[in-house]
Amino acid sequence: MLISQPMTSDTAWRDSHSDPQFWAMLAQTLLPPYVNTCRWFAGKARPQTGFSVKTVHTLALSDGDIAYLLILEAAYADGRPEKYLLPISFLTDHTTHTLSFQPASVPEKARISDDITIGKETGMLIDAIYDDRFRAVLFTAIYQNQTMPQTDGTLTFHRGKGLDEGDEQLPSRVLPVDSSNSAMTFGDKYFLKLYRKLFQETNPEVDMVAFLTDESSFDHIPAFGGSIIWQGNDRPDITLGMVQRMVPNDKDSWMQTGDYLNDFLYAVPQRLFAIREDVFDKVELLGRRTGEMHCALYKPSKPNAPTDPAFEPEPFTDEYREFMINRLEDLLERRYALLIDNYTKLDLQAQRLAWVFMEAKEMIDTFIADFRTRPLSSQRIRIHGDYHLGQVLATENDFVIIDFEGEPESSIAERKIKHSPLKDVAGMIRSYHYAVSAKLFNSVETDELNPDHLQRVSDRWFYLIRDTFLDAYLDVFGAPHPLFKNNSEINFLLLIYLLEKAVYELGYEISYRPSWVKIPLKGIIDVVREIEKIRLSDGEVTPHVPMLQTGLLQTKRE
Ligand SMILES: Nc1ncnc2c1ncn2[C@@H]1O[C@H](COP(=O)(O)OP(=O)(O)O)[C@@H](O)[C@H]1O
Ligand SMILES: O=P(O)(O)O[C@H]1O[C@H](CO)[C@@H](O[C@H]2O[C@H](CO)[C@@H](O)[C@H](O)[C@H]2O)[C@H](O)[C@H]1O
Repeated sequence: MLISQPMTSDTAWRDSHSDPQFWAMLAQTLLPPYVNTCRWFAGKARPQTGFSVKTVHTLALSDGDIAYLLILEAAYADGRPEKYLLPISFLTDHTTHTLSFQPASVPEKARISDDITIGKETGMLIDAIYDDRFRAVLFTAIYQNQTMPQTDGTLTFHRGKGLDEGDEQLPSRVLPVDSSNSAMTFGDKYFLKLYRKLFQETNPEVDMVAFLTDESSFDHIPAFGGSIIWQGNDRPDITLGMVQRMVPNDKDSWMQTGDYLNDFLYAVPQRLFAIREDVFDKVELLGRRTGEMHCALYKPSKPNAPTDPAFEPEPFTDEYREFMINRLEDLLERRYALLIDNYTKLDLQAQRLAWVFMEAKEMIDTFIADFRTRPLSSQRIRIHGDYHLGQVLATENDFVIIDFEGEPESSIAERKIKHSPLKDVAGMIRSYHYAVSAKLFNSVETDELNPDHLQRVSDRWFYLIRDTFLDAYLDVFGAPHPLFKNNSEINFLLLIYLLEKAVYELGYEISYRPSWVKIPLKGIIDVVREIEKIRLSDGEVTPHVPMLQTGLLQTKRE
């Protein structure tokens, strides 16, 4: 089924819209090999049974040519099919002279076919994001709030508050970001993200960014510039893209933390433990900004702002508790199975940690079951949902938070569920743990060092940074606060979300970076030790489990 072969079609490009044979042929020949090379295609590791073009939208380009916006379905031997957005354009000798770029400059990864005959013309079939005529149509349509009726529904372009007057025609380019969607910039002032994997709903990122821009004064996100929506009958709107202000930045916080760790690393072989003061300042600032983001999501700070039920705080209901318990149990089940299947591929240290994790199964199960009945009066709100250092851009003196799409593995309905904001906090804490572990255990400077010594140094760095972040975060709210009832609830919830995140990461690493598996495993073991601490303080003594080494959240707020 998945074959690549030359393709010709008798139907002219501009009439291809209504030629089902053309799309069927494309889906069977050129698209499978092409899509499988695309970073945004999440189905590479699944057994595929074929692609089909489900919908074809037509977009008129400024020079009279057209581009198509395809909704492509990928089907698999097991599990549900997925839908992807693929814009395409056809560059021929006929169109070349109208282009402001040379077809030869189109990057390899954009080329679906270098040599295809459609109608009587031969040319290049490309992903249209690399065609500046296509990018211009998208931006102009957003700028002018256009609607474009299609055979199947309507494409609606919505302009947000973040677009300035006089910016309608800006030069554009594709950004070389390696991520699960596609990014373009207009005049290096606006950032347009085209979503690739589509869901039958409004993307949570648009809700979140529009809400924060329109209803709060939190300005550490790029302002909302608009969205591209596909409206249809009897189904929710589907988000195809979003514009935000472009944030001038050198790097994200993952890279910035990596730089700090490079400085730290040089002293380690000399048995010196040195963290620069400005590292603590930055971590504190990020803790504060994270707290401010959650305050804005908890309660818009603008007076007389209307209350949107999608953002209203909620208590820990039985329904939510069941959802979380099922999610954790399901994640754990799948991770145990993955570990067993891949055990022999793990290095010795990872195997040892995997054993500790598996042996702690009963304790973890009891801890999770406790979620069902433990009294909790803290509240839940909409959160970022996939919060880690890579989602925070470092500007000259501050931070800007991006990518509010939620966790890539979850459905859209799941991504819109309200959680304690401690879920985001747990995400960032895990990320600091990742940063130090990845750096210390993968550097030539520390190659020769004793692993136990390295582990102690890495733990020390992590605990200091974690507590700095957490202290600064909680200080934003003051006590008591409806989101954080008391210290014992903070402790419990943070552990639940740390466990959830580390278990999720375990699957991610086994699939993508097997040599990093020990990082989330170590994170899980740390949580297990904390759980044991709670049990000991509850009077249940289990002597064979090691005591905690850390002072996570020692009664700071009670
Ligand atoms: N508003 C912005 N301004 C500047 N760069 C941005 C902006 N938003 C995202 N980026 C850059 O694009 C990359 C991908 O964006 P992200 O929202 O994380 O996309 P994805 O959903 O594909 O992961 C980011 O890591 C960052 O480098
Ligand atoms: O692509 P996304 O940003 O949506 O997130 C996925 O990939 C992340 C890796 O790029 C992964 O994050 C994990 O690794 C990070 C370091 O590379 C680390 O900072 C994070 O803490 C850790 O979770 C993320 O889990 C995954 O959803």
